[in-house]
Amino acid sequence: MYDFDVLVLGSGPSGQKAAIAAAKLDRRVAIVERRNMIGGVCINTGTIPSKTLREAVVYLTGLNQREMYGRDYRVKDDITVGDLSARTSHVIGREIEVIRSQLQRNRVRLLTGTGRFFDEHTVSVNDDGGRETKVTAEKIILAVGTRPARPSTVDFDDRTIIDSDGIINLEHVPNSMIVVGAGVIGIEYASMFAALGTKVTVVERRDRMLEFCDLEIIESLKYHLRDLAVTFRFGETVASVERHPRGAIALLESGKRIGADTVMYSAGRQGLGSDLNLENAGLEADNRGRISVNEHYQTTVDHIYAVGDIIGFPALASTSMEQGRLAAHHACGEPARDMHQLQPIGIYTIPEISFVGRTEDELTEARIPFEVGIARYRELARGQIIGDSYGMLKLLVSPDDGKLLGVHVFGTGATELVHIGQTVMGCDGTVDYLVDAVFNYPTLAESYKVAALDAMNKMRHIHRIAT
Ligand SMILES: Cc1cc2nc3c(=O)[nH]c(=O)nc-3n(C[C@H](O)[C@H](O)[C@H](O)COP(=O)(O)OP(=O)(O)OC[C@H]3O[C@@H](n4cnc5c(N)ncnc54)[C@H](O)[C@@H]3O)c2cc1C
Ligand SMILES: NC(=O)c1ccc[n+]([C@@H]2O[C@H](COP(=O)([O-])OP(=O)(O)OC[C@H]3O[C@@H](n4cnc5c(N)ncnc54)[C@H](O)[C@@H]3O)[C@@H](O)[C@H]2O)c1
Repeated sequence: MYDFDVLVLGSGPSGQKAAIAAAKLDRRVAIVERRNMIGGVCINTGTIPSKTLREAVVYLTGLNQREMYGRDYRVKDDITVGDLSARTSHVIGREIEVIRSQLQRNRVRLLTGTGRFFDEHTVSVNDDGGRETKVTAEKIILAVGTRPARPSTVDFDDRTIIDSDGIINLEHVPNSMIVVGAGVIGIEYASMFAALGTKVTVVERRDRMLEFCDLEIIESLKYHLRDLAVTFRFGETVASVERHPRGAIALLESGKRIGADTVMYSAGRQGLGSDLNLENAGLEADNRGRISVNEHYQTTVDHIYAVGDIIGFPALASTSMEQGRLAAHHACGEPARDMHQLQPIGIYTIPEISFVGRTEDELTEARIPFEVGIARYRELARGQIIGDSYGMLKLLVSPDDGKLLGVHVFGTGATELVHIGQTVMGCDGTVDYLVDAVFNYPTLAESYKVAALDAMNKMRHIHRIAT
């Protein structure tokens, strides 16, 4: 008899949902988590702090109100780290309470410490005080996530040279900052600091950023960031970063040296699989600390599952939660459907970006014809009311059957609005539904109807010419 039916390592989004799903199926469940990390990277250092910080930045800088009240409008003149962190700590604290209470009321035992394999059914849990407890389980779900990658050529000190974990501990808003890596983390923070008035330089190895997004939208984002004094250096690789008494210097492979008060290194993350003594369970991680799984999230050892960032792409809180639930159902022999293919992406830059489905480039490459329907916020009454003149929604529509192939949104509310398109696509709806639907007025959701009519008009025009 094992101590638990299901043992989960890690209490981030994937671990939480795995544990609760198994508990709902009446299994005896425990989660192992390190002290002060309940909720994982998501709650403590990643998604939630960064999104709360963004909200505070947008509010305090008055950025979204400047169209109405002028370029100098600010809610507060001297925005301090204290102003920003107060809100972040409050939200983190409340979220941790919510998670604790959910685990408790579902009778999930919380074992505090670091878990590592002793054998394939036994995990030893080491608490901070050096005590070790062995726990056995029939099924084990690994949900241990990632940490920021820290190359030895970068002289991190968590003050001048930081990674995304360190950003919430900054002592003051820097005058200048170098962001290494224009991935989602780099660009989200670059836009927040630029909005705060920091002079930001982004260095990215590739020739463009966020290449999985719509090109036109990324061009608009770059325009906005440049307007906030962001400098981009694409096609440049940071070879090393040196710390100096008055700041830091990034040395690029091209020989250039760039100086700034602070360097934020956001060039990828490392999985924590390598820290689990996997060999004791007959498992191994790849060189980025990740673990491979099959379509049911099983590792090569059938009763051991892995979910969330530790299994790699897409490495989002949104998808991780669903992977956790599905893995738990499989482990408990409960029938489950596969995860839906349509997964939205939300990028919380300022302004924000969101999309679902395919991009114009992907469709063109796959030789799938499409028509584009566009709605611009400045032509919507709600856009005028809120002072968003740059936002847009773009529908990619199949001229063959009117199905939506992709929805791309830029501007206020993008990450929420995208779900209307996702629902229409998920239910196999066509552009006709959006043309005929009545939306509340004045709303940003109305952009769906405007874009649908635009696509429809273009398709009709081609049809007229052709007949
Ligand atoms: C700055 C930033 C912003 C982000 N923004 C977004 C966003 O807006 N939207 C989005 O969807 N995603 C976002 N993400 C990604 C999201 O945070 C992750 O995809 C998500 O947290 C992954 O969840 P997880 O369950 O795999 O593990 P994590 O959240 O990484 O948690 C893993 C947990 O496992 C614990 N652990 C590790 N090893 C052990 C061990 N040996 N024993 C016990 N416990 C262990 C860790 O302490 C940690 O608490 C962001 C990430 C970052 C860094
Ligand atoms: N809104 C969201 O959904 C959200 C927000 C933040 C993070 N995340 C997730 O967190 C994960 C990690 O994000 P990330 O941005 O750290 O990683 P990433 O791997 O996506 O981006 C890292 C970038 O750094 C560049 N790079 C690497 N080494 C470099 C060097 N030496 N010099 C210059 N450029 C270099 C890479 O080319 C890449 O573009 C991702 O999976 C992301 O999806 C999601």
